[in-house]
Amino acid sequence: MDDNFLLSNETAIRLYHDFAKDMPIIDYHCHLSPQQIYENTSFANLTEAWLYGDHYKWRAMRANGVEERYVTGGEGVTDYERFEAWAKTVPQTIGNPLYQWSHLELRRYFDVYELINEKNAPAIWEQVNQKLAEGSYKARDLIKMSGVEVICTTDDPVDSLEFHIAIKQLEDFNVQVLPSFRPDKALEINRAPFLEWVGKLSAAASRTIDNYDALLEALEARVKFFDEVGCKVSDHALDYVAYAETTRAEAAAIFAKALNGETVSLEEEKQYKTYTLLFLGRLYAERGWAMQFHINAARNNSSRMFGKLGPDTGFDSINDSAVAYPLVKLLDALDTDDALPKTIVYSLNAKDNDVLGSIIGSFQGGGVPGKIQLGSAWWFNDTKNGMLDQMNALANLGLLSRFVGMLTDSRSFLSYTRHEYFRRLLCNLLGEWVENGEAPHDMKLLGDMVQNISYRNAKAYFGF
Ligand SMILES: O=C(O)[C@@H](O)[C@H](O)[C@H](O)C(=O)CO
Repeated sequence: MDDNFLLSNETAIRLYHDFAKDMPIIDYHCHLSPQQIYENTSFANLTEAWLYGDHYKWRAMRANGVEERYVTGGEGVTDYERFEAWAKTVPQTIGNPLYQWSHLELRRYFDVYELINEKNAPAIWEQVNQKLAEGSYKARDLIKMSGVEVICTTDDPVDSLEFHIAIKQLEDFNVQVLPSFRPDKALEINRAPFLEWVGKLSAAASRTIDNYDALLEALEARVKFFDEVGCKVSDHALDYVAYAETTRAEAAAIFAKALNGETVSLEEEKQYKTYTLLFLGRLYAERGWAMQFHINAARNNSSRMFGKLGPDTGFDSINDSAVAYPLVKLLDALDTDDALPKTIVYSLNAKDNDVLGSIIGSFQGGGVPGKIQLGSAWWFNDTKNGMLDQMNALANLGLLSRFVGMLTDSRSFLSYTRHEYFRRLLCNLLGEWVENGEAPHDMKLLGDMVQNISYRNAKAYFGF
């Protein structure tokens, strides 16, 4: 992992070092806490910075046979013991990007070059904790030293956005930290917290929600509020893509059943989701927001561990639902009304790359370059193969040059090295094409393409 890590030819080396490396970062989808950013959280040790929320590492530790109490913490377990358990696991992760990301993070942030393993664990722990104790590695320091220009967090419509508003007032921090409107709980009518969440929405929107019209009015009020705070992106977890022809009256009747505590069938769920999502899509289009669909995740597979640890704790997987028909119908319904917003479709299942890469070509237009995007490799695809598969699918079926590039999708302040990892792979891909005669050896043309994908496309597309 030297300066030319992942760069296998001279063109790639030049493209990365002369064009990609120093471009600012726009991280348009992540799960960082705006509160931790505002409060400028400090990390007492490497376990707090690395293991307090990163379920990628937790999964690897479990697969390596580490007892849960050393993975997510437990009675009497010290932070050093958790770090040591991770250090013992890292040598077993060769082939998984965690191996490279972990070493990159130590090098780029803490200038620590030891291999992570049981033998070096004490020295690494001491070196990093000494730096953390200096007080210049707090949350906002790590963001600034990473060259980040924009962060879009992931936020529930009922959130007060108090910390996003407060961050704008900070004088020593000119990074944009913007909310993303993530209304999954408004759509998941069959999930247990639905009615409780409707109550929270009612309070946040200062409206009584006793029918479907009131629900939609409340959602629109929250879209307006998010927009006022600078939101430019919405986000939907579509674990399966629902589409069912539905009238407003039908959706209203289904919502009324849920309000009355009656069972809503799967077909009714699809109808409710369809109408509500299309209603929201029109609002996004009106406000020039981008709409993200994160498709085909299977979440919280272990009921036992979901009960203990809750969601986003490493017990998810790739789903394999059919996406083409329902997704085309959703996009077409909005497009027919000239109400299709800028849209980014991600699937967690790489089998969908070509399907989505071809679908997006059916709805481009409006004078917006790359209006409909094939989303970057995401979650389990956030790997060398996953990133290359996504970029090749987009290049083969659409315009890689108009791609809005990488995101961290992370809960860790040290994850910005994922942008470096991506940029290296991008430069190497273009370099290989040049070496094979598939692309011209025109460093201005290719350099512009690299900088556009790394930064400029996202800045223009989202309007940051
Ligand atoms: O946005 C999502 O649904 C996922 O990114 C989810 O939050 C997951 O836990 C994750 O962080 C994957 O990187």
